[in-house]
Amino acid sequence: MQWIDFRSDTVTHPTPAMRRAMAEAEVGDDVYGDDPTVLRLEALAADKLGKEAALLVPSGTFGNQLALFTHCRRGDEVIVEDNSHIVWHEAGAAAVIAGAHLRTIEGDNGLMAVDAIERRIRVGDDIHEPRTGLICLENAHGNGRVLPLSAMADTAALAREHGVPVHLDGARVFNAAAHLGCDAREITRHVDSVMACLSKGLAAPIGSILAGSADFIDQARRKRKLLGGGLRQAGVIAAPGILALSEMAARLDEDHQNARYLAEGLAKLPCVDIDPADIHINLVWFRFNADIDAAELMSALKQAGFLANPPHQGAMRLVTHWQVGRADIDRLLDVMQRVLSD
Ligand SMILES: Cc1ncc(COP(=O)(O)O)c(CN[C@H](C(=O)O)[C@H](C)O)c1O
Repeated sequence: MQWIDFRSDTVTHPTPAMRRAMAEAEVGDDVYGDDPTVLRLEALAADKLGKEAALLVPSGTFGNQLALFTHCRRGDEVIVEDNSHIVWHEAGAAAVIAGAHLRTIEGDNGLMAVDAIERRIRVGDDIHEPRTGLICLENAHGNGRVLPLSAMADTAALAREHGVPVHLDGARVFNAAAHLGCDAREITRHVDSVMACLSKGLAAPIGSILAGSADFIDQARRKRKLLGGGLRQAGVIAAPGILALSEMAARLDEDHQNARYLAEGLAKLPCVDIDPADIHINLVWFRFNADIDAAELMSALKQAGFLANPPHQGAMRLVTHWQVGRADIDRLLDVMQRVLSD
């Protein structure tokens, strides 16, 4: 069965050009620092993200947790938004790897108020208190919205005032840049380190990038090895990563337009609450405003050849990517119309 997969942009398959690049990749041993394709990817990524250096890591979670592990001392506090991926979907890794405590703030659509951050930054050296080791932002946010550059600038200024580094979970930073109509460096200039995924909308089969200062990446490379993340002939996964950055980032707007098209269709369906204007990137969140038969809906979608994650507490997410087109969206909407009208 050739599924049309709306579950996530993590499901993207490598493009034919990526598969060819994988097969032809020049390789070396990346632990010895001599895989030429990894070196090319890391240099390209550092440039695209406006940082001195970059490091290829196996996943976005690995990149985020390596950032915490590198920035923080054990027992440090990390200020992070309550609905972020680091809080919800990284298996409690902060406590295990970095030994850091997550100090969460309920954001407004993912945005932490600067005064709320300031109230939580530990000042002085009271023996009762932990140290604030890091502030984490997520842009684009998993709720599908993009944080304004002004908010990032305000958070950066506060962090600088207190000497606290800022990490960006930029799994979809290129989606955020496409939505804002700016270069990704306009976003990353406000943070000390950034994790960017190659394996989501950019369609590489595996891998993310952690970027920051040369000194920070040197430390992160050692800690990556400590975690068993030293890669060998990783040129075979760096090659598609190069195409992800050099070619696929430029087409993300197409996914966003498809997402807006999907949202406009959803808005016409019975018992669906969504405002298409809220759709910033390729993540389409919506709510059901009546009891629906979720099992019937998921079964009908599957029978029609669609994969989607089921509704949770009345909310559902559908995600567009390079393997989802307008005709697929029209067919999905037809199935949903039929089921929701019964
Ligand atoms: C903002 C953000 N930061 C980090 C990650 C982790 O990336 P991976 O560890 O899956 O490569 C994700 C993945 N998000 C996945 C998805 O959206 O389907 C799931 C929830 O893990 C993410 O959305």
